[in-house]
Amino acid sequence: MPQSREKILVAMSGGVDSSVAALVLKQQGFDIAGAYMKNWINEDNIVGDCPWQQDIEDARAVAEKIGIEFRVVNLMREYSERVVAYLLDGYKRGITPNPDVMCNREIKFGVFLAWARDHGFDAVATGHYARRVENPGGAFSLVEGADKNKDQSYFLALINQEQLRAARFPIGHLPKPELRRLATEAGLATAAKKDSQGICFIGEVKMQDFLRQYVPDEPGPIVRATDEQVLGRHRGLHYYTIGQRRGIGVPSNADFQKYVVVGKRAADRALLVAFDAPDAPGLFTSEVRVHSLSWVGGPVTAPCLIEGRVRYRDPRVHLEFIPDPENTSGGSATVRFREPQRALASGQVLALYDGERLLGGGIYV
Ligand SMILES: Nc1ncnc2c1ncn2[C@@H]1O[C@H](COP(=O)(O)OP(=O)(O)OP(=O)(O)O)[C@@H](O)[C@H]1O
Repeated sequence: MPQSREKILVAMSGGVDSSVAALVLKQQGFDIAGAYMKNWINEDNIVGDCPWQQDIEDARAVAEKIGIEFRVVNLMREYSERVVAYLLDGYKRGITPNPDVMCNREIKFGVFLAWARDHGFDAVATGHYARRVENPGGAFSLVEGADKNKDQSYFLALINQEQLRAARFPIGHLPKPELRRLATEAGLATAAKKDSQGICFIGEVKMQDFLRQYVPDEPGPIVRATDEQVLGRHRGLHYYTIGQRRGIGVPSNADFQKYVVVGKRAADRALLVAFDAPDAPGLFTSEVRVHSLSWVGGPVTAPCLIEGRVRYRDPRVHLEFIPDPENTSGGSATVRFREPQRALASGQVLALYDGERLLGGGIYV
């Protein structure tokens, strides 16, 4: 029997994962309701297709089928202040922000959780592939999802202990095919819906189309990093990220070697490119600085050998973590990778692990 009918609000996106999250909790006997967060709508003439109306209908249909109450919670203002502003500010500064990670910290387990508490709920559940495990001392660990192909612990890298305490991940132990089977058996409208892609508020809108509307073009030269030869012009550094190969706009050479972005130079707004090879200057790094460190449990305060995931879907890699003195939450560290890592973009997130257990994360300088 669940602890005295704990009240849980399920964040229902209209996708199959959060639909099954609600189904599982209901079957386990919890007192639950579902809520769709309205973060963004097409009012600002964002180009592209925003499927949010369909998503709300799908989430509502699933809630009805399961027999739970369903609400739409309007968080557009908070989202705009905490995620969109961060996103646009980052791109304007030439870095590559990570709105999905920020959305989890600031919105789902930030304002949405606060809304849930104000309305009498004890916890918020999502359809993330991650597991929450209680330790003997009463603190909680965040562990990778059982389906390694789907694991989303990376996106939770900036969650703290208090947020984790109030979080539930009811599908974290399920393999995706099993989850789809449960959805089909229960006759949920979302059982065969394809997995969503991209950033939670932009929907299907491409990042470039989005940026075009909000960040003014600032053209500059495209420069070959190896010999400073100017190869062409670009419309703005914010359209590019280190490691990018597609859409650079300069043709390959006669040997069909492709160019890759290896850096950005603020002084003359140069986009630095090189042929995509392990020795391309600036493409691979074995040492990086991270800031704004955040810890799920206690902070790592002494140099140690741990693991990290340098981007979503990459395997964990071995690294030496060397915290600055007096390192606590918000601190900085130097990270030395055992093997050089490709294309680490300023503003992106390094998730830190002890095996499957997420320790926390930091942001590349
Ligand atoms: N607009 C939203 N309203 C309510 N919950 C949301 C919303 N967007 C995302 N979530 C929650 O965050 C979780 C992870 O979001 P993500 O966008 O990665 O979706 P997903 O992994 O494709 O899951 P789903 O199949 O449930 O959409 C979702 O499972 C859901 O619980």
